[in-house]
Parts: sequence; C-alpha cells; structure tokens
Amino acid sequence: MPEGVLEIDRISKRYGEVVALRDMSFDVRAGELFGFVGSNGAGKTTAMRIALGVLAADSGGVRWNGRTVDLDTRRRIGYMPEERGLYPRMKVLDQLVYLAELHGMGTNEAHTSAENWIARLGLRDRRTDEVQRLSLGNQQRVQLAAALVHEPDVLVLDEPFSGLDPVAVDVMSQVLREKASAGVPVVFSSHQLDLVERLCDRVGIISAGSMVASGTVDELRSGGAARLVVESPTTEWAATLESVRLIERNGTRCVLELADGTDDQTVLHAALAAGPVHEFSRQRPSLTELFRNVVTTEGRSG
Ligand SMILES: Nc1ncnc2c1ncn2[C@@H]1O[C@H](COP(=O)(O)OP(=O)(O)OP(=O)(O)O)[C@@H](O)[C@H]1O
Repeated sequence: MPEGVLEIDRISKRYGEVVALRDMSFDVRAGELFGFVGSNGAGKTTAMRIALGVLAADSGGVRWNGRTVDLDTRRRIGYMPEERGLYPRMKVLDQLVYLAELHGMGTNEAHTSAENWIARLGLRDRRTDEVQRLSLGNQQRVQLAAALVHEPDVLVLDEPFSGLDPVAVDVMSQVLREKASAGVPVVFSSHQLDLVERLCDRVGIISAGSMVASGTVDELRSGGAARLVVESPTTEWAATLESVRLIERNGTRCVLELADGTDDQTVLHAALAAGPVHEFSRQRPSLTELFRNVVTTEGRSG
C-alpha cells in the first residue's frame, strides 16, 4: 500500500441487535478529500470512530501507511467528533495549547500552533473567552482548530460543516483543501451534498452500514441510465420509442431516460422527424439525485 493511505478494510460492527456496519471498505489516499455521505443512522459516525481507533470493530481492520492503527498512530490523527468534545469552562487558547501538548507538542510549539489556528479561523477576539460563552458556530471553529492544532497526518471530521455560516463554510473548505494539498488524507461526513460535490475528490455513499457507491463525483455522475434534455414543440414522438422513458415535461422541454445501449442519434432523428429541435443535451444527475436513487434502491432491496 502506498505511503499516506488510510485503509478501512471490511469493518463490521453491531450494537446488540443493530447492525451498524457490514463489511465496509474504503481508502482515503494522501492528498485527497473524501466525502462520506449517507442517511441518518447509515453508519458514518460508527465508521469514523472505528477509523480513529476510539471504537473497536467486531471484524475487519484499519491501517495507516500499511500498519494497523495503534496508540502512536492515533496521536497523528486529527479528529472532529460529531458530539464535539471541548471543555466548556476552559479558555479557547488554553484549550488548544493543552490539546496540542496532549498530542506530543512542546509548550512553545503548542502556543505558536494554537495562535496560528486561532488567527486562521477568525477567533482572535475570542481567544481568552471560555468555550461555553461562544456561539455554536464559533465553538465549531474551535473544534476544528482542536483537530488541527497538532498538525496531524490524517484528518477525520464528523459533520464539520453543520451549523456553520457561509463565511465559516468557506474558511473550513479552504483549510481542508490546503491540508489535502499538503498530502494529508482528509475524510469528512456531511449531509450538505452540494458542498461535498464541489469540494471532494472522491465520495463514498453508504446505506444501512454498507458502501453502496464510491468514486470521483464525475465517475458517479456518469454511471446510471443516460438522460437527455430535448426542447422541441411536441414530445409525442418520444412515446413511439420503446427504449425511451419520459421523466419530466415542462412546456416544450422534456427530460428523457434512455434504456441501456440506446443510440442517442436515434432519439435525435425521431425528434427532428416531428419538428425543429432547439436543445438536445445530456443531463448528468447531481450528487443529490444520485444519493436519492442509491438510497431508495437500497431501501427497496434491503
Ligand atoms: N452506542 C450505540 N448503541 C446502540 N446503537 C447505536 C449506538 N451508536 C449508533 N447506534 C446505531 O447504529 C446505527 C449507525 O449509527 P451512526 O451514528 O453510525 O450513523 P450516522 O450515519 O452517523 O447517522 P447520522 O447521520 O444521523 O449522524 C444506527 O442505527 C444507530 O442507531
């Protein structure tokens, strides 16, 4: 396995009767942002906690640089837990210095790093405030600083974007991009699919504890049935083609789904035979549509 890869290898986990994860595998490579998406209860937090080593899998393993994650490697991971985990009465700066030292940094280095992240995340005015006095969004910025302050080699973030204002979303996105560009594998979960689509190099969609689709956004979007957008005065011609299904009609514009192997030129000829064609283009599903399709299909089969 190449340097800098976080490998999640066939992990399974049950909580009593509840199967939270079944044989889930994925890799996060050095320098990439991996988005982890799935419905509520799909198993994202469980997978991330196992990746970090704070929860044991029933079977399967997690490796970093080809080695099983142990106490030493765990210190090199930056983690942002979903339930957050700051000391409410501790001041922002003190808290970050303390956490950096806990991860092995010397006092001076810890101070420099804490001040650096405080400035970077727009917390300068709040550095001597107790965490509990901060707004939820600012607490979240501190939580991100806490995950970053020891300059980790891997970043695992559970819903880092939830509840952030648009400026904080931009700052968070930039920081994660920079970390990835510096060679850090970054994995984060989110329900904000437009953001995941924009930001991530690869995406994993999980449903009921299994990885049901993964790849680059482009790969995922180019899979599935082909769709065409056609603008022409009528759409009746479409009903004459067996391999075409009318998905949506809006005035003179319609969306058609093509059965596997259908030649789009056959469709174009049929449309032209019925009248002028003003638009004829491929439609690629958004990540949100893909997610809905995958999750609904899995729900039906499971
Ligand atoms: N400590 C626990 N005890 C019992 N069941 C649990 C526990 N933690 C999680 N579960 C169950 O395991 C499944 C996966 O939960 P998990 O929190 O990993 O999902 P998630 O994808 O992170 O959900 P969300 O998007 O809502 O945060 C759910 O059915 C959940 O109810």
